[in-house]
Amino acid sequence: MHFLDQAKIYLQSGSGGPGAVSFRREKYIQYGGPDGGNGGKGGDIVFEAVEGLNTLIDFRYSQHFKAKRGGHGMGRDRTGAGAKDLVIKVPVGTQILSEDKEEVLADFTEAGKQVVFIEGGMGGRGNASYKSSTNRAPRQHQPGEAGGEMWVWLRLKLLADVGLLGLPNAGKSTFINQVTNTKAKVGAYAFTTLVPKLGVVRHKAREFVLADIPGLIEGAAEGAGIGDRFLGHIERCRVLIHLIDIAGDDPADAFRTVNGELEAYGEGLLDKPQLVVLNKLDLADRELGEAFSEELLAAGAEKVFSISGATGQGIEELLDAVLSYLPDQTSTETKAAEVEDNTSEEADNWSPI
Ligand SMILES: Nc1nc2c(ncn2[C@@H]2O[C@H](COP(=O)(O)OP(=O)(O)OP(=O)(O)O)[C@@H](O)[C@H]2O)c(=O)[nH]1
Ligand SMILES: [Mg+2]
Repeated sequence: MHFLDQAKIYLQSGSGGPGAVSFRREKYIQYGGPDGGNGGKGGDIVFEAVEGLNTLIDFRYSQHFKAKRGGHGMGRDRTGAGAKDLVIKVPVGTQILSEDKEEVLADFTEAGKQVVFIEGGMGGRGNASYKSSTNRAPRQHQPGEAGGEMWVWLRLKLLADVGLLGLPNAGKSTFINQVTNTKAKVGAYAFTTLVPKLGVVRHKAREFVLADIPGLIEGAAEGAGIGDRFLGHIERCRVLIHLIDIAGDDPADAFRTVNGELEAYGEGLLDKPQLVVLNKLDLADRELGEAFSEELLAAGAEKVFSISGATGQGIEELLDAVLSYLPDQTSTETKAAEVEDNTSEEADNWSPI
């Protein structure tokens, strides 16, 4: 599946149809009155959030959305046909932003939600509507009202229950592969993961959606590495799992770096429950693990879990803890079954716009 999490599109609602100028013409009636009908209403631009979409990629290929204009008014007092609304389907989790990205104009967190975003223009009045006691044969009529138009940005923030965090190479993708049936790319180099990936975890008859995001480095909140853009994807997670490489340079330092980025990014990321996890336990002996745990506790971690994403050691206990933070009926808007289908490799030709 190709992944794209922002797209700029042009929207235009339909203009109203023009009103008609017409007079009644029938046998034996010499001066029939005006009977030009009004124009029909132009189509609205409507957005609808749908399940089963996890990307905005379709909007890369199709960027202009114009609803049809209303029909002409007609003789014999017939109103022009109203144009059909143009319904644009977006993934759940999509926000619509103003062209300058300063303002959130609509936010779709629930499947099925529909918003009439730009109304179509009203139809123009036909000459029949101008008839009065002083003007029995009006020729006035109106053109239809113009539709509205604007450029907007669509931005997708994935809706996952749990987000995975950590420096590059901490083992996030290995972990998601171990606990879900996702096949995220794993590599012994930084930034193996370029786009977020979702997977469904099934544990003790419960289900939740886990998001793997690209590794964070110092300055990520300002755009370093692949930047702050992906931090947005964990804004809506209930719990964060923070993976730290036990064989990395300095676990406590790694912990502080990542949390520093969460703090710099803001949006409450630092306030979310965070499960701190020493990963790659298979590479270290027990004493080293314990020493690092102590350091992490001293650096502010509430509790430290130790696991090996590669062998699966310690994962049960971690998942138990995750469940304790989730509501009984995990109420994610991302439907588990839909995410599960999405196991194909990441797009190689993905590029930010
Ligand atoms: N021994 C051992 N190696 C691991 C473990 N987890 C991950 N690795 C290795 O660590 C390297 C990085 O793993 P990834 O899962 O790609 O790490 P990541 O955090 O997703 O990295 P980025 O996507 O670059 O941020 C790979 O070579 C993995 O094989 C583990 O539990 N034990
Ligand atoms: Mg990765």
